[in-house]
Amino acid sequence: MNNTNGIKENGIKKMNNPYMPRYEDLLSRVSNFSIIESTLREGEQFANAFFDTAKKIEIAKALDDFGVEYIELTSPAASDQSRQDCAEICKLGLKAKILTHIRCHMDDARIAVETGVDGVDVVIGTSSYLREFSHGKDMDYITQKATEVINFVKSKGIEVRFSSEDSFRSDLVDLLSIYRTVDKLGVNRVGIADTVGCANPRQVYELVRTLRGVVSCDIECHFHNDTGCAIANAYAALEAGATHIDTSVLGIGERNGITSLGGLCARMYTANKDYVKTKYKLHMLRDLENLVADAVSVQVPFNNYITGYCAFTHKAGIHAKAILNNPSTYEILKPEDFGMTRYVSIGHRLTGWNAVKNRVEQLGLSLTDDQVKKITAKIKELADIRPQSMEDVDNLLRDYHYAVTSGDFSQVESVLSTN
Ligand SMILES: CC(=O)SCCNC(=O)CCNC(=O)[C@H](O)C(C)(C)COP(=O)(O)OP(=O)(O)OC[C@H]1O[C@@H](n2cnc3c(N)ncnc32)[C@H](O)[C@@H]1OP(=O)(O)O
Ligand SMILES: O=C(O)CCC(=O)C(=O)O
Ligand SMILES: [Mg+2]
Repeated sequence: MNNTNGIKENGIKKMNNPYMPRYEDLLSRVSNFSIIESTLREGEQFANAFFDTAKKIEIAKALDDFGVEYIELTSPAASDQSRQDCAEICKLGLKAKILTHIRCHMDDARIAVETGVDGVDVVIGTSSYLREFSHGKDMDYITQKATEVINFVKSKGIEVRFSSEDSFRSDLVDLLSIYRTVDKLGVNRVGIADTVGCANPRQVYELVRTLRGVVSCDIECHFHNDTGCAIANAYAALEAGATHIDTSVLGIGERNGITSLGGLCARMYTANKDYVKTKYKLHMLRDLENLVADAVSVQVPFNNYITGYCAFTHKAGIHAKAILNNPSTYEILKPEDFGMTRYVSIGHRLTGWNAVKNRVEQLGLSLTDDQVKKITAKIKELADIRPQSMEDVDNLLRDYHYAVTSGDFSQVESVLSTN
């Protein structure tokens, strides 16, 4: 809804560009999507990942509790334990649908359908790279094999998705032709995969939009993050009409991974806060990320979306003043919606008197604005030498307050003097 100065509810100004679809149409497209959470498939392809059965179950339950619609598991053809784990997770009775991910091969399909999964994600490379250097098959063979595998999985009464690996380096005619064929066979979804992370949001929009005009089934998208576009590409895909996005916790996967669950939540929350808050238990994100970070022996990155240790820390004086007046001035995500807290940092030389005044009030001290300005100058002077901890600043504020209330001018001078 527009308010009087044309700013939308979330504060983002919407401009109507005659060459772009209407903002309302794009918003309605991004307001109906499902997450295919692949920490237990793509995430297992992360260099550090080894999940034993108990850890897989713990992660699957946490993802289910968080509210993802699908959980994708490693191919049961990978190893005997992978197959057993898959069957075990299927028996948990989770709300999320359980999928497994296989090559476009009858051997894998036969094993997959016996595990008890709700659906099978079938993939085969269609780019010349993969056709030449991976499986070595041409499009006729791929079409014939895909038909056989899809018909077989469908005959078991479970979901089936067909995806082309390396879609953005594949021939468009080949792609549309195979997708049209599998759509007619009755797949639940077709998938587009940016396997090498080469695509940009404009290319994604164009490909998904074209595909949307060709198939009537759902469209799933999978984006690698080699060039930093995984979240933006996921968003562009949804704007273009995709319905399902693959994620993993912290974005773990092959190489530097894929669209992260937290990053996608941040992006989608910004587009449609109420929808995302209703669908997912956002306050669980931090525990979920810590669980996975611990399992794969990494730290949550300092600049992680939402849960990075400084994601809601405000430092510069200009920011701090405005944040204290109205957090939305410099925050597009509300920390409390994610179980996080805001922090205003003041022990440094970029601080300002408004932020210091706020701390003075928090400490229950009483100083005039003029006095706060003087002690702010002192903080800056000290912080020019080294950053000040909160404890350093609090001690200084208390000493100064004590001095000014004592009425002893020399004591005040001593606190403010340069040592
Ligand atoms: C982009 C992605 O992330 S796709 C998902 C990746 N996931 C996995 O690889 C799951 C884990 N993988 C594994 O455990 C093993 O690779 C297995 C069990 C799948 C296959 O193992 P192996 O039989 O030893 O084959 P290997 O891994 O050396 O090579 C892959 C084989 O699959 C073929 N292949 C590759 N992709 C596909 C595909 N999408 N559909 C059908 N066949 C394929 C290759 O041609 C090769 O066949 P070959 O044995 O005739 O040479
Ligand atoms: O099955 C898919 O859609 C994606 C497979 C994959 O992990 C990739 O292509 O990077
Ligand atoms: Mg991948």
